[in-house]
Amino acid sequence: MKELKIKVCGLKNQQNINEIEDCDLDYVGFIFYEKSKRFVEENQLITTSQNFKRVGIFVNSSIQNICDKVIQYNLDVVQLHGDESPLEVKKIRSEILKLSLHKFIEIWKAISIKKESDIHKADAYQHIIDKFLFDTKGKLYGGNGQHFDWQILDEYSYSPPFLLSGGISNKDVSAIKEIKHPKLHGIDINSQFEVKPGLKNINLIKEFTKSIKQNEKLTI
Ligand SMILES: O=C(O)c1ccccc1N[C@@H]1O[C@H](COP(=O)(O)O)[C@@H](O)[C@H]1O
Repeated sequence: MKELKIKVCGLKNQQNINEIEDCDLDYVGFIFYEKSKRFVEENQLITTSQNFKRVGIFVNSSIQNICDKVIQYNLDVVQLHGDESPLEVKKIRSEILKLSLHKFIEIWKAISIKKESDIHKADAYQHIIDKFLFDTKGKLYGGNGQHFDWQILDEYSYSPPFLLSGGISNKDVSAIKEIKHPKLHGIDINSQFEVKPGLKNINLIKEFTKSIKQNEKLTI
């Protein structure tokens, strides 16, 4: 079984970002959506360790804003968490490619899940994105703090790998380990690891990464 990647989403405070440096993480996510409580203010300087891939989260944003943030924050991944159509996703990809950066920028599409058929919304994006992120459909575009029925993941049969998100906490570790889907790439954590929106509880994150990753290393 390959090692599950872990992404912490919604960081916005540099001191808090410095504190997560020694957590066993793979991705850190910054939210560029003004209506989020975790919104990264304009021109906020954010530095992270080279070990983490940097993910920018966008909700129905302009292509210009996405390209600006890719450059300004040296993003590795663009996560589209709104109602972006396949056509818009293609345009975003093409404009990012025009930036001629020295690295490939992945595009992830978030899909909101409530019922079984929602997983098939992935169909229209499967050939134009690099990964999916399955989140719970709720009142907000993201950060609702709720699970969906993970059995729905059994219906996923497309080729891109996916991340699982939506209200995940330390209580979910054993249930996560029960998921045997070959396309499960990683776990995205957010509101259940916070002191307040945008401020992460480092000890809770360490507990999570340790329990997800250490046991895996022992079983390889
Ligand atoms: O967290 C937010 O405020 C947010 C706002 C708009 C789009 C995405 C957002 N966060 C994403 O939502 C998932 C699930 O969060 P939670 O665990 O339910 O709190 C999170 O991992 C982010 O990718």
